[in-house]
Amino acid sequence: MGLPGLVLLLLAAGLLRAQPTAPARSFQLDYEHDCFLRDGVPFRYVSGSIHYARVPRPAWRDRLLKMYMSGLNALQVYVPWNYHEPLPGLYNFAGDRDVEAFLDLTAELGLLVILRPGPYICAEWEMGGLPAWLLWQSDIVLRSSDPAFLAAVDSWLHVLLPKIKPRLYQNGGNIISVQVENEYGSYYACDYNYLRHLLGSFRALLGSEVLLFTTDGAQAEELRCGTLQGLYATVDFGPGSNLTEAFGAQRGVEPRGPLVNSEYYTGWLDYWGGTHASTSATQVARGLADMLRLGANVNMYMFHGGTNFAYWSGADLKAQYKPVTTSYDYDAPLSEAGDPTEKLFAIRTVISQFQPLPAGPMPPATPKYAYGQVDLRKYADLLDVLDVLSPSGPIRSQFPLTFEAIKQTHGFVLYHTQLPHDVPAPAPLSAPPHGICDRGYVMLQKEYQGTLERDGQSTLPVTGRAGDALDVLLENMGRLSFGANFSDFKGLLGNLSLDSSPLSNWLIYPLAIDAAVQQGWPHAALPQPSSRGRSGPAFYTGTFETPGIAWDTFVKFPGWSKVRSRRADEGVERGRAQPRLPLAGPAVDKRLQPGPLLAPPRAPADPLCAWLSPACRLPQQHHGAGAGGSSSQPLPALPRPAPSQQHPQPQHLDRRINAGL
Ligand SMILES: CCCCNC(=S)N1C[C@H](O)[C@@H](O)[C@@H](O)[C@H]1CO
Repeated sequence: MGLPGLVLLLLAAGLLRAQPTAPARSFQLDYEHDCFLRDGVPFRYVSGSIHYARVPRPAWRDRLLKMYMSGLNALQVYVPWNYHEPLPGLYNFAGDRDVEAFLDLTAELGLLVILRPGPYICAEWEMGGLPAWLLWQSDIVLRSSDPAFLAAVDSWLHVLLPKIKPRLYQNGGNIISVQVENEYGSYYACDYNYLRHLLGSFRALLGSEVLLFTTDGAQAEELRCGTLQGLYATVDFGPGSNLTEAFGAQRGVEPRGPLVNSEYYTGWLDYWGGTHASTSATQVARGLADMLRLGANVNMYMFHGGTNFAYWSGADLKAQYKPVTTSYDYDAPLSEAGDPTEKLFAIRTVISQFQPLPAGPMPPATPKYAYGQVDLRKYADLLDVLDVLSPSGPIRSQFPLTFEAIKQTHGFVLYHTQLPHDVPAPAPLSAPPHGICDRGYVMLQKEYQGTLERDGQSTLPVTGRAGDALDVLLENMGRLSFGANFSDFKGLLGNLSLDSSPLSNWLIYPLAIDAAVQQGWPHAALPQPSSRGRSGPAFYTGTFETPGIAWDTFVKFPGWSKVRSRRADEGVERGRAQPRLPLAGPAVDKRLQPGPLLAPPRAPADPLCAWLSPACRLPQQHHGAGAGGSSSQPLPALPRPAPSQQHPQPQHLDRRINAGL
């Protein structure tokens, strides 16, 4: 009997087990050994989060190389839907938004990818990645099986996922797993039809092989609504958590399979008006070591936070609305400026105890350049340049309209009316609860009176004469990315009242500041600024010379802030006709949150606007949709979120959805 015959005989006798040969390229769950299998071999990932949407494309390679040299074998990345579909059916995958180029760079550098395409991503990103134009249908039920929402989601997934499929590990790429939704168990809806729909769409567009998973807080009640048969449940928790309890929660849903912490918090996010969050490097490193010792798979959130450029920062809702800052430094191992920190080296040391580090040095911090102080001259008050900023003119309406009603997604809208009668003695100008979304700078006769704030100051004393101009500049500080069980409409959501009488007959100016700046405004000639006192929002310009080389830097505004508003005569800088703006010194000043890294100014130096308009920070901007033309007819009354979205009880929603479907 020859060898083949002998082998067959042994196989038949069960004395020889043929090892199940995994496909050449596969990334799978091994429920027997509680691990992942990469090409049939046990595999554990040590990963870090980076968001390409928060890092200028010229810096991607530098950041990814630093992550690789830190010992990571994978990275985790979100795809923000609104970053790529700014208007319905209009897609942008160019430049900083070229997600395929980013993914190809990760493959070139030898990093595996854990992809999180949402459609909701949270991430302290504007509306958690959902496009604001979804709210143009004011009764839409976000993150649910509402047909209107699912239609928009499917349309987006049919554009995005075909770009992903060829990059899946089993198709020769480096994407090893794909997350469906994001911490859905933290959302009020608990709509399994929605999760089932997403699972079906992901399977239809990505195939049957890819490993699909979910992530939820390490609590049974969060995992209950966040997971589904066919999706591997993972958890997220930070350094202070009890490992046994946290992974015990995962085991409650996944009795077998790899332990996975999909978001091990290396730091935390910052809010306007708060202090910079920080987490001890020692504590982070110790917690990482404990998890790796358990054989767990870990993704560190964030490994590099970067910056919320333009209008992309989101907000949280706890006791009150808390907008997130421009900086997404996160006290992460790689600073906002991309510099390795002590925390990175502490993490790298831990990783080296579990798997070999790549040979070679850690790339150094990128060179910074101090352009010095920049004298700013006032160019114009906002109220004096409405013809530039609102070229289509105002919309006339009996009562205020939201940003969404006039189809402006981001930025600022000016609301103008006149005092209906003399107000000889101070009378309260008041907004209803949740009526200001999110900050309203109030001017009377073009004089700044004070700031109304969402969940903050909602009334101001006003004195004037019939016909006096009343202007309220509304700033959208970012739509809720977490904690919303309603749609976060922006603008004046209710009628302002003067001495308890509603004000009416408004002119509403959509402001296209970014478009104006993109087209070279303000122009070289400096018009004579108004001689008024405290005139409120204004544009300042200054210039600085660059050495002809594109160096990283950031704009520092010493003493400026957006803390909760004070009385009109407090805190407004007086007598500083020319605020001076020192720019970044050679080393990033850790005490100050380095602001956004300015895209290197092109020589000759661009005019530097200092009015905190994100438009001034980066040449390439995403423009809020300009509004339509003006209308002489009174427009429909203020749209309100659908009843089911105003703090609904889940049964409300269930009934509504079941009825709807
Ligand atoms: C204060 C509540 C913040 C809720 N978000 C939480 S827990 N997080 C989980 C979420 O999945 C991630 O996108 C990030 O938003 C992260 C915080 O950085």
